[in-house]
Amino acid sequence: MSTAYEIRETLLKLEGISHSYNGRPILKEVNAEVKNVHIPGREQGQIVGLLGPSGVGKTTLFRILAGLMEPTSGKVLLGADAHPVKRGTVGVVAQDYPLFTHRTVLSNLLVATNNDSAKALNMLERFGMAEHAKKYPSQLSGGQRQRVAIAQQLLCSEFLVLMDEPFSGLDPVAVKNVIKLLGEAAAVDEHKTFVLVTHDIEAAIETCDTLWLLGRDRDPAGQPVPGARVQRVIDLMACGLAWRESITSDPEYLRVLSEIQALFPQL
Ligand SMILES: Nc1ncnc2c1ncn2[C@@H]1O[C@H](COP(=O)(O)OP(=O)(O)OP(=O)(O)O)[C@@H](O)[C@H]1O
Repeated sequence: MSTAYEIRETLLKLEGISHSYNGRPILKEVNAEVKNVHIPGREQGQIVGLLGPSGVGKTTLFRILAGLMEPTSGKVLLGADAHPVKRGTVGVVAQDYPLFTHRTVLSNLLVATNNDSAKALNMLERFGMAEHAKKYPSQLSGGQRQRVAIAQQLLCSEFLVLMDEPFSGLDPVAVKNVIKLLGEAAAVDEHKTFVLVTHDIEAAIETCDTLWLLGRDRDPAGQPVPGARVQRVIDLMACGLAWRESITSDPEYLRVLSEIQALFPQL
């Protein structure tokens, strides 16, 4: 049975974002938005997957979303009051899960909460890491470090947590663990949105609620026109593929997967 949900206010809006490097257009009028999805009786943040071929401009858009780079034009707006994104207010989970090596797990989270130990301990509990609170990052497994890094960025971000290639270089079991972990992380707060940049279409369908396919327009001769935009939004909630485990044998999953695989060469 599919989960009933209600779509509420806008949490993240990409408004006409264009970016050029040395006059060369990379992004052209990127428009997209994420709305608060309310599921009665539970917290459910949104997970958006940003997919697109190599070199299309995903990292460029990621840096703009993080407030690390000003676009040539356009805006990233956060929250119901639509305030512009500011560097330092967005959580960024980099591929190597950087943590302060000379601080314990708990101390890494305290930095993110301005020393609010109740908040930090609560997050460690939620992420099943309370028993490791006194360890140093070098004493953790890769998966445990990733948990702490996500918890830390959730605590210090306002609305948005960005993740760069969370599935890359992992074996299939580890990919399944990350999918599960992201599901748990998104269930912490319905006002938090995760945006994942990934090349892994299958893991993205399993993890995300919405997919944004970034690609270029084509001229009449079928050649790509410089400057990518969101060509297609795939609503996995409406497809009945969100908030469920083991969807990979569902015919709808296979249909969406083959649709994206067919679209990809044209992006
Ligand atoms: N600082 C820069 N100066 C000039 N050009 C750049 C700069 N950064 C990226 N580019 C160019 O912009 C385009 C988009 O790069 P970007 O890294 O955003 O793509 P991507 O989709 O993340 O690629 P990949 O999937 O391979 O990581 C590429 O052609 C790249 O060469």
